[in-house]
Amino acid sequence: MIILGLTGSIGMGKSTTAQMFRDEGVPVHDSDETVHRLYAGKAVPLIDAAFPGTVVDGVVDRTRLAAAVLNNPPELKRLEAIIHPLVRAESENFLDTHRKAGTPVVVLDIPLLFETHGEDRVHKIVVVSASPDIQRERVLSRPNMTEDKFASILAKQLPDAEKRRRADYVVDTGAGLEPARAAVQAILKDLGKATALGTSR
Ligand SMILES: CC(C)(COP(=O)(O)OP(=O)(O)OC[C@H]1O[C@@H](n2cnc3c(N)ncnc32)[C@H](O)[C@@H]1O)[C@@H](O)C(=O)NCCC(=O)NCCS
Ligand SMILES: Nc1ncnc2c1ncn2[C@@H]1O[C@H](COP(=O)(O)OP(=O)(O)OP(=O)(O)O)[C@@H](O)[C@H]1O
Repeated sequence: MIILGLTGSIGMGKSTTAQMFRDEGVPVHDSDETVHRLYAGKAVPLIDAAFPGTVVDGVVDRTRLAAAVLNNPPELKRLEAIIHPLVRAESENFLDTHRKAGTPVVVLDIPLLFETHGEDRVHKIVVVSASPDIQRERVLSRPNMTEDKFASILAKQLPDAEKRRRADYVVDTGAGLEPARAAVQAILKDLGKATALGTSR
């Protein structure tokens, strides 16, 4: 089974590109979505104990949690130490299920793939990218997003240029949906060739 790591900085188009892999029949495990699910389930008592006041009506309030951690590196580290192992365990389950099912290619959508040294968990890395202007416009148009929050998240991420340098494939999401879809299809075609040559681990 070929494990593709899909990553990219905030607002670069990971979720949109992940959906394009799904459209091609490739199962995707989404780390952000897993975090959000954990915040309504398994992680609630842990977050409630570690960050009092961030759980509202039995669910983690992400705006409150962001306010507690985003400008406070030790607090963010503490949060990551709780959340990342839970996300990791869920993604390992996903991989086991697909190995057993004989699925040929899967995608792990991991925003912090490089930052958490996840390179060794995947065979090939796809980086989604767009110009800084497009990224900024996309991110600032989201509800609950501010200049400060954007700057704070960006500062915690490996720069886009470095991500591109380390990528096996880059999907440019700045030119529209169809070119990005064509790039996804080209990657899968290329991987098909790699498998035929026996180069997958
Ligand atoms: C800080 C939180 C509460 C903000 O929630 P919010 O709903 O506003 O944003 P969301 O979760 O959709 O994340 C949006 C984007 O922010 C970036 N981001 C999120 N967490 C981090 C982080 N720890 N370091 C750097 N960038 C991050 C990613 O690009 C992500 O795609 C939330 O992101 C969180 O709990 N982060 C800690 C867990 C984590 O590290 N998640 C990242 C992937 S496992
Ligand atoms: N190929 C594309 N062409 C045009 N617009 C795109 C493309 N890819 C993504 N977008 C747009 O960019 C915005 C951000 O995309 P998306 O939510 O997929 O980013 P993301 O990388 O998952 O973000 P985050 O890291 O913050 O979770 C969305 O409004 C989406 O419609």
